[in-house]
Amino acid sequence: MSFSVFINHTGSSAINFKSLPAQRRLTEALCHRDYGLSLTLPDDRLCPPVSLVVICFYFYLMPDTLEGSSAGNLMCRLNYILWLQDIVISTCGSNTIRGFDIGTGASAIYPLLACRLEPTWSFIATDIDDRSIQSAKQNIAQNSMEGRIVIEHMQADDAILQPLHTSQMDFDFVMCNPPFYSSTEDVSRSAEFKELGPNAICSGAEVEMITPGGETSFVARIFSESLQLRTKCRWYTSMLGKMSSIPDVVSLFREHNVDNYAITEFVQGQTRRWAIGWSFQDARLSDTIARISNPALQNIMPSRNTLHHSFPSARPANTLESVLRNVLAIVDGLLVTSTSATPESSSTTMLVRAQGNTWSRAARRKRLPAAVSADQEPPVLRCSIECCSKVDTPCEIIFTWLEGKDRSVFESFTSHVSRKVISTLRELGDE
Ligand SMILES: C[S@@+](CC[C@H](N)C(=O)[O-])C[C@H]1O[C@@H](n2cnc3c(N)ncnc32)[C@H](O)[C@@H]1O
Repeated sequence: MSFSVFINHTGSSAINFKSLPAQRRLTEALCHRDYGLSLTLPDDRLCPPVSLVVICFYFYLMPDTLEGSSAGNLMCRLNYILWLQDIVISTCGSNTIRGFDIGTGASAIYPLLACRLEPTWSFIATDIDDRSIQSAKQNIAQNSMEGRIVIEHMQADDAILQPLHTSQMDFDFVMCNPPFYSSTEDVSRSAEFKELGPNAICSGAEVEMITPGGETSFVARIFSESLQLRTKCRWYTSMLGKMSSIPDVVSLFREHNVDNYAITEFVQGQTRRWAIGWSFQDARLSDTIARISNPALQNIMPSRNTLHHSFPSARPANTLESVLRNVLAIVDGLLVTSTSATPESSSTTMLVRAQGNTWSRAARRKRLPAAVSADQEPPVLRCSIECCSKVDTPCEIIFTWLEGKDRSVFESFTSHVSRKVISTLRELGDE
């Protein structure tokens, strides 16, 4: 890429970031250096916005030199893959992971990066653009990934999730970086266009940036197809380029009673993106994966899956823990499958599984049998329970919902156990 490097007024070597070929060559070089990927990025298609990150990185941190770039240069793309890794680790039992990248583009950057990082992942990747398909296939071949990434050529009016409809196999996740805009006017109104100038954003083809109705309509199509496919895929996700699109998508979830969803934010330099995910399965995500603290989005965040019940008068966690164990032991049909302790943190985690709700007042009135049968039936509730005591803070029990269809079952369980713990502590004269 030597042709893109020039000597600036201070006498140091620098890159001309206004040159699109220079951005492409730099992206190719960084992908090669940091991820061992050999990419060829065509001049008439979008360059994965590693360039935006690199521009920020070099302008603000190392304006004069190309030396010393960190391994994090593909952050914009990498952040999405890291979020998916977290989802996969916490909700997928198997090692062999199947992903589906909608609109993979000329680089096929997501499946290539993900397969490089995760040796047991494989992908189906689609696009509707001949030129991108051709280039994506070349990039996949250049990296000898043909056995793990299969490209399917779609038409604009095909079902977006067509490969899921036809595949015999189930998928672990769907991912997508959709065209964000609804028209060329929408592109020119965008903050990024204004900030970076027309060259930075208009280097790609219309098909990459514009879709009827913009990203909200695109994701709404994916959502509506997912309503038919449901558990054929564990997690449906998409990136969003505009924060204002998130409430529209969440209102679709609410309309269709989909409460198992997640919102996250990727911030890299001046570039900000969001991703949203939803699932029809019972595995629940931790709040650190499913929620963000952005104040503008609090009223549309999914409900918390971690609930803290604190016990005002401080006491050692081991007292609380032994009371908790006794309480759990007398709840019909509970299986406390494992416990683990971390010596340095003085906290203990218990994993609890309930095949039926035996603790609610209604269940106790009806004296429902404790259905502790085998693992074949999905549990009504799986959660982890941790007792915590820290200096100067009240002891607390932290319940984390791991699996279940019905939030009210989780919440009634946490209330029941907490009430019983309080009454036992009172009997012991401890509360
Ligand atoms: C913003 S680009 C993303 C490209 C690439 N995934 C990336 O992140 O660099 C959107 C891509 O979606 C493709 N696309 C648009 N409509 C599509 C559809 N109905 N099905 C599949 N791909 C589509 C476009 O051709 C384009 O390659």
